[in-house]
Amino acid sequence: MWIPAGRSWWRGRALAPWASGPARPRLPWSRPAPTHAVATDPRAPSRPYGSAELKETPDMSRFPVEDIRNFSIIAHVDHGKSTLADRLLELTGTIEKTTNNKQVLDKLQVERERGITVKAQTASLFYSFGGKQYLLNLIDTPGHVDFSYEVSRSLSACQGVLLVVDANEGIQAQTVANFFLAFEAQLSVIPVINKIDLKNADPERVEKQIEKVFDIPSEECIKISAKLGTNVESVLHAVIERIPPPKVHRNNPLKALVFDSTFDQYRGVIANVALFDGMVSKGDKIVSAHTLKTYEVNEVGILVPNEQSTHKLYAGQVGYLIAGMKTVTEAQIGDTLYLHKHPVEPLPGFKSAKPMVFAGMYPIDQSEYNNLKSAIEKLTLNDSSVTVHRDSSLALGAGWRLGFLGLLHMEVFNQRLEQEYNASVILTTPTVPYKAVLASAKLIKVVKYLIPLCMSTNRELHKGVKVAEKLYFLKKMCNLLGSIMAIISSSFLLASFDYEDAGYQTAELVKMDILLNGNIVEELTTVVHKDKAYSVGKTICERLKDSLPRQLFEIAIQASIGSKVIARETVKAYRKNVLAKCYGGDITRKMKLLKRQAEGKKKLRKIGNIEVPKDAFIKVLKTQPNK
Ligand SMILES: Nc1nc2c(ncn2[C@@H]2O[C@H](COP(=O)(O)OP(=O)(O)OP(=O)(O)O)[C@@H](O)[C@H]2O)c(=O)[nH]1
Repeated sequence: MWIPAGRSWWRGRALAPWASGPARPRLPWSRPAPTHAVATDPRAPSRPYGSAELKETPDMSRFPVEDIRNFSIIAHVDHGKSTLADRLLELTGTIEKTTNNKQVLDKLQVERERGITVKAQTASLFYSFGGKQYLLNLIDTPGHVDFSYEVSRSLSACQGVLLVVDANEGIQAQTVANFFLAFEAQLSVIPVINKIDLKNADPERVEKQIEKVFDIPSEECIKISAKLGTNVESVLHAVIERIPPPKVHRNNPLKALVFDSTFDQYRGVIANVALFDGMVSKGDKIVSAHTLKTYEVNEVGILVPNEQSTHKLYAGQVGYLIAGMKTVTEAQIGDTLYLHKHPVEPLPGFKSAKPMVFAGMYPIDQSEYNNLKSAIEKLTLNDSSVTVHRDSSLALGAGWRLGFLGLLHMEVFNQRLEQEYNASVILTTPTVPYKAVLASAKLIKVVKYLIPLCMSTNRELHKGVKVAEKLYFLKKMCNLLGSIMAIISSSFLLASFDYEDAGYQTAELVKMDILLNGNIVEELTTVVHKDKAYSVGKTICERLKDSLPRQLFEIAIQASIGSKVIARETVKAYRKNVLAKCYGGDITRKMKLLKRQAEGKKKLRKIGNIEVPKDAFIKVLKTQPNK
């Protein structure tokens, strides 16, 4: 793991657009001289007011601003965020303490199956400390770089973070990237060294690393085992002592930030809100700054971690709000909600995500187009880092071109569509966009191809790492299209990677045609890197051979660049006698089989005199080897 030479390497970074208020004179993460009233007697009894006591609607007015702490748990992937969240929920009595509590905030099926967090989740905890009861709003965030947009949005609702670092692995790429996000948002950072129970744990080494890399005094690190629960209570104490309460004004009119949204079939949009000013309750008339539509609030509440309705929510608190928003274009993430009678200046919202890879998405059956459209809209409400543009393909019909933050993100989105919306889709091979320079407007002859060139914007990174990173990128990018995907799987490089559009660069790409008995199959024409053309062409020919039904004549499948054939497969002739099984049999059965064959033919596309079933295209396009 690389460690920067100097301590001041991070200084001078620009603030994120949503970071508001004047810069603090002190380092944002160093332990503040508490300006807020904090209990000083650590032996004071801790009397959790847990969900068991939430049989009655909780009175949120019991929590003045100074008794509220809003914080996120951030870390590199698998360093133990969700396990720490489990212990915090147990310690505060929010959930019963059982041995079954394993990553309880990972609610999605995809999270359970893959064992990773992909969605940030909020939970409100009640915790008594020094004879006072606090409201702690915790947001557990994903660790994988593909979901870092979740982290940046979550931080907008917080004043501090727990930066969890594995006592064995030490600082990793996402530790650095997430630290930056917290730093840019001017949040207090509490370093937590986790997994001290591991045999190879070396918390002292990690402590020094944290001091060196982040300039946080080692005595501020809290060493815990989230798995065993060791020393976890001191994390809660630190949250209260080191994270300031939110700077908000309850006497001002309502100003609520929508930092997450889900779509419920029956209740419409459920917006997760952080109240920056004022208060909101059932029956209030509110306006969306995004659509300027007015709504009546049907329900407000907190997440413990499931929804628990409350009479009101007050500035400084984090919860949910339902206001009869029935379509996904309402209550967009980043929207500001305000009272109908008291318009306010909207909050800055969020930077839009920068997609890294693009793939085509099509319904398996075109009659499912509208259902799939609705499913994509609902899911992108919950995952606003996906970009969606309408697209169409000769072979696959009407669909969309989707942009994702990485390959894992693409897979998870696809899996969520299937699991949460019962959608079956064709997802084409992911790629990056490219341009072709034509010989002239009239002459469609490609002079050269250009691929997008990215420039790392992490100027603070250590020179050695940066140079290596750039070289790796440039080498890869110049060598083959789509190489960014290879880098995406390299967690370290990508995690420290941000990019700006740096224009396009010439690449050695060629147009490759696929032919059936000499006729070009337009649907399968593709652009590949020169060095990869043979292997891609060969694989496409082989897959086409496997999926083309035999016909009455031989079929030559060829891959060619211009007039040069680079790969070939042959489908042998075959006469399919559908009536063979009905030899001497019943005439109605024969008619049925002939009818079924005729129906099947409707799904065929004729190329020359060859009938190609749609399935063949799907198999080839879906599984096309990486260009
Ligand atoms: N030995 C040990 N294992 C731990 C500890 N905390 C977490 N783990 C294990 O580390 C693995 C990852 O834990 P998670 O809590 O899912 O990590 P995470 O940071 O939330 O993971 P992502 O959200 O996917 O980034 C799991 O197998 C946990 O059981 C700990 O204190 N000690």
